[in-house]
Amino acid sequence: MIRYIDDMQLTGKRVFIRVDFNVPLEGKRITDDTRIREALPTIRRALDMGGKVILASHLGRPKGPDPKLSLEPAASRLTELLGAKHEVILADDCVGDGVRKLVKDLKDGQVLMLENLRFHKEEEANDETFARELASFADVYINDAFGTAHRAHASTAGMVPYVKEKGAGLLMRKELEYLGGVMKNPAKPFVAILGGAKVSDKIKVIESLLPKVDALLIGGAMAYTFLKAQGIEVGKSRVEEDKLSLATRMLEAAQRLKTALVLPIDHVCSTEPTDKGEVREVPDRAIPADLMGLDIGPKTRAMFSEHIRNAKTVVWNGPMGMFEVEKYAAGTRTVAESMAINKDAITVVGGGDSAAAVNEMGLGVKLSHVSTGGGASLEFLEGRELPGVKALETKQ
Ligand SMILES: Nc1ncnc2c1ncn2[C@@H]1O[C@H](COP(=O)(O)OP(=O)(O)O)[C@@H](O)[C@H]1O
Ligand SMILES: O=C(OP(=O)(O)O)[C@H](O)COP(=O)(O)O
Ligand SMILES: [Mg+2]
Repeated sequence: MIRYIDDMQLTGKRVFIRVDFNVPLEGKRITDDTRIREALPTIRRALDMGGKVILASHLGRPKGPDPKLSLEPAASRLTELLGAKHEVILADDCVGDGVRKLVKDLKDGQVLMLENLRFHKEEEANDETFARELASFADVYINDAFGTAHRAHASTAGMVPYVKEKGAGLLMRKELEYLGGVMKNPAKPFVAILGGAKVSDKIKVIESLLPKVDALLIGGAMAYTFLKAQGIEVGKSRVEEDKLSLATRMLEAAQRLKTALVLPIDHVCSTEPTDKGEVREVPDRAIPADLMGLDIGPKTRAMFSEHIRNAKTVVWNGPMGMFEVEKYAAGTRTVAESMAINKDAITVVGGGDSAAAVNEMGLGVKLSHVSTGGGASLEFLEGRELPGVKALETKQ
């Protein structure tokens, strides 16, 4: 059983809320604040119930303290969203004596935001001493970081047993209820679309998705590992060399199951992954040696669109290209638009970056559900138990 924040007594208690404020940034500018806005109901609820709120999140994948990945922009945005009634204080670390003092001095109605958890390698290592220190700041632990629930880290799993009371936030509940419902009996044809950059993380979910879906469309950086595994030249495109044999196994499994595993047949390329490079359309599956694939090409867009328009359930994670640069956004836009116009289908998109893309295109409101989790929603949809959710289970 999982308790939820609205059933808990929080008055005067220190409420530690693990949020996922891993928002897309351009320098210090947040390009999409969906994850912050989606956590607001839980934060407001904790404040309204008289709790002293401590927020903790990671941002990016730093290898130690890195000012470019400070949570300062997120703290500023939260200050604006919460309004004048509440003060948001940003600590300069997430553990240590300074933080302990800030926690001790925290007043009702104030929010203390800890600095990026991943500035300490102990967070991802799920180090016990680090986990116990985080736990020592809290009377109540709430997890509202659905987007990070697939990670067994100190702040999502390790610290939980050391806090007196534990529960889930309102965003976590919304995500689990919605995504749980989608998978109960998905209407067919069921089409899944995978892309993005976190190839090694996400490639492993394909095995369990294949038997469930009618077609799996692969774009984004994920596609080139699959093309290369088929012996097709991919030039300078991003490839996860150590996943080539896994990709081959997936291609064989798809054949065995008679599930369509659809890969790009043309590409939009350049010599470099920035907005500076010249755009070169490549009309074939193979990519010349000096180029890298940065978006799916027009023939692939038409093919993917056709699959999506005929589907009754569509689940999508991962942009089709480097959509942050407009000249590589067409593939991602086509997928988003094809989902938006299919009114007969349940359409779900997940992921920090995918959600940013659909919201920037103004299409998020036209989909059935925009999830804050990419990797997390994929692992949940495949039926895997999420460590961040498991940690919240109580006996009765
Ligand atoms: N072909 C590509 N080459 C390089 N980067 C890509 C490519 N396709 C997609 N990306 C990048 O993938 C990133 C998002 O990946 P990911 O984090 O896995 O997705 P999500 O956050 O939606 O789960 C984006 O920043 C995008 O620029
Ligand atoms: O952005 C996230 O996932 P996503 O890119 O799959 O949406 C989460 O914050 C998890 O981050 P991580 O993949 O660095 O552990
Ligand atoms: Mg992402």
